[in-house]
Amino acid sequence: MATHTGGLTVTAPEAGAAVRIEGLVRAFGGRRVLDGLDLSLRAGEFVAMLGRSGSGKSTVLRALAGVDHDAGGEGVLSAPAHVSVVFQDARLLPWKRVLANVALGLTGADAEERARTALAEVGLAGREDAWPVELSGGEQQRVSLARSLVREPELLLADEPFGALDALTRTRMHALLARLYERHRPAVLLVTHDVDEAVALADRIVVLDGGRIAADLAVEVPAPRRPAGAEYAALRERLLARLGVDALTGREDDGPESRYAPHD
Ligand SMILES: Nc1ncnc2c1ncn2[C@@H]1O[C@H](COP(=O)(O)OP(=O)(O)OP(=O)(O)O)[C@@H](O)[C@H]1O
Repeated sequence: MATHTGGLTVTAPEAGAAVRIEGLVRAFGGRRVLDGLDLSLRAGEFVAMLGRSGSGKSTVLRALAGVDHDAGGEGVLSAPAHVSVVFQDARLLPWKRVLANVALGLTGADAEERARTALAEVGLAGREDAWPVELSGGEQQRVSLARSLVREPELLLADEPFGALDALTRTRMHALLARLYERHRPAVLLVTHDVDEAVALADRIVVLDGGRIAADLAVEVPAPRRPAGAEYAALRERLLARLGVDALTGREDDGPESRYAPHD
């Protein structure tokens, strides 16, 4: 990571840790979207981040990906050297075949073999020579996951990776991500709007509001975490309440914008 504004200390994480953020500040046009944010992830921990639209979730991911050099503050920002990012759209290069997309930038004599293995892991063996345009949205997202995981990241940042998929495909992708996570064990920070997706996949769920982590809850719902049972319902209700959404009506309260303290 290169220069950051202010007195932010950018370091590598300590042993056993994947992410350490303390006092992170990010302002746009004088408005502090992140206002002294603290967040830590242990190595191999799966954390989902919920928060309303505009609360700054993608801004946190950009700071961790090392692409936002204007993130600042007086605290600490630690992320591992090997970080992969998956977005809502697969962002494949349309002029390269599927295998070449996964192998892109890999070095070593076994690069192509590793890319093939990764494609097989996401259920796309046999589609190596297809063009991205020939794949469905879900398949493209599988390629995107393969491209991320073949790099064996210590941290996987996922920004609503399944948000554009239909419900059935999304459920299948949850199972796939859970399997890949078990096998590769990166730390994962998954941004989602979907409370059920967060509960299904994560060990811990944090809620971003007012520029900080407003709630930090361990998921202690027994597997398989289907939307049934008292523990599931209780956790879901707590999360929706933190998001300012009425669990029964789906109605939102006045919104976090009204709770932002203006900063100059
Ligand atoms: N480059 C930028 N310039 C100006 N404002 C920005 C920029 N990037 C983000 N913002 C603002 O910061 C706020 C947080 O944006 P961010 O994309 O992090 O929110 P989010 O929680 O990921 O939202 P969503 O859930 O809708 O994707 C928004 O109000 C957004 O308009």
